[in-house]
Amino acid sequence: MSEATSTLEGWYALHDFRSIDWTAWKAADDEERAGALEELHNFLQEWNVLEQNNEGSTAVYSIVGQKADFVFMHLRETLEELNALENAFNKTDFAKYTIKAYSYVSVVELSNYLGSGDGDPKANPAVLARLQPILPKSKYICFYPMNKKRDLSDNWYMLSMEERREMMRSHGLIGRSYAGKVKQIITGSVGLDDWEWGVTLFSDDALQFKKLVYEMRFDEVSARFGEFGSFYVGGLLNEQLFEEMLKL
Ligand code: VOV
Repeated sequence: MSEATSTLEGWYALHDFRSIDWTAWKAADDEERAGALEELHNFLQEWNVLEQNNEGSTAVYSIVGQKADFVFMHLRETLEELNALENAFNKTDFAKYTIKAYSYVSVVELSNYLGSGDGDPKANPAVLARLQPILPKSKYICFYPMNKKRDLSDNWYMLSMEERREMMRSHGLIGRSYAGKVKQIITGSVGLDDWEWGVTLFSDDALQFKKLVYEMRFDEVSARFGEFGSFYVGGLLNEQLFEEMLKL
């Protein structure tokens, strides 16, 4: 048996993709729409306060294309908190005008491929900041789930630790060349959702997603072992932009 990679886990993640039910939104009267917007406003405020207190983080983005209209990406300490917040949101009047499009449950993950240093890694503030990250509020987001292959000839999980480490080193080098341009948050989802990882990228230039993902396609770990799900891409929504999007 190959040696399993040890991982560190941080905050749990819920990517909650929704579409707007435009027919219902347009059929509502002004008072109903104002009430729904007020509830949305209250939730956005609550999530802001929570983030300021370092108890979690939320990012809100519109989604381009027909897969969804927007996404709430939530990070919280526990699965229970994520569950409670989605239930609370589902009970709002605003949620009545949304249709669930897709969701993804995972947990922020760091692996020890490139060394984990001495002592308790969670006592290291830099490691803790990566495990419990405040989500960037970059202009654009890109999310997709992925697996590493388990085919007979290309089985990531049958490779030795050394072989995997070597490939991850090359992966990390490509990634590092995008420092300052793309920020990645890797969330593990083995046993939690349908794929093995969620990849969430943030950038102020959407073209950098294409450049980075394309370059990685030629790197062995992605070229040989990567399997990818659907891509979701969109732009940052603050309260004002959200209201503009909903304006009739
Ligand atoms: C923005 C750039 C960027 C950078 C700097 C970066 C670096 C690193 C490092 C140093 C490490 C290993 C240690 C750790 O930190 O966990 C990883 C780990 C990982 N990555 Fe990565 N990655 C990036 C970006 C980046 C992208 C764009 C993708 C998607 C791949 C693609 O082809 O579409 C990805 C995937 C992953 C995954 C699935 C893992 C976990 C693999 C496992 O088997 O456990 N990643 N990644």
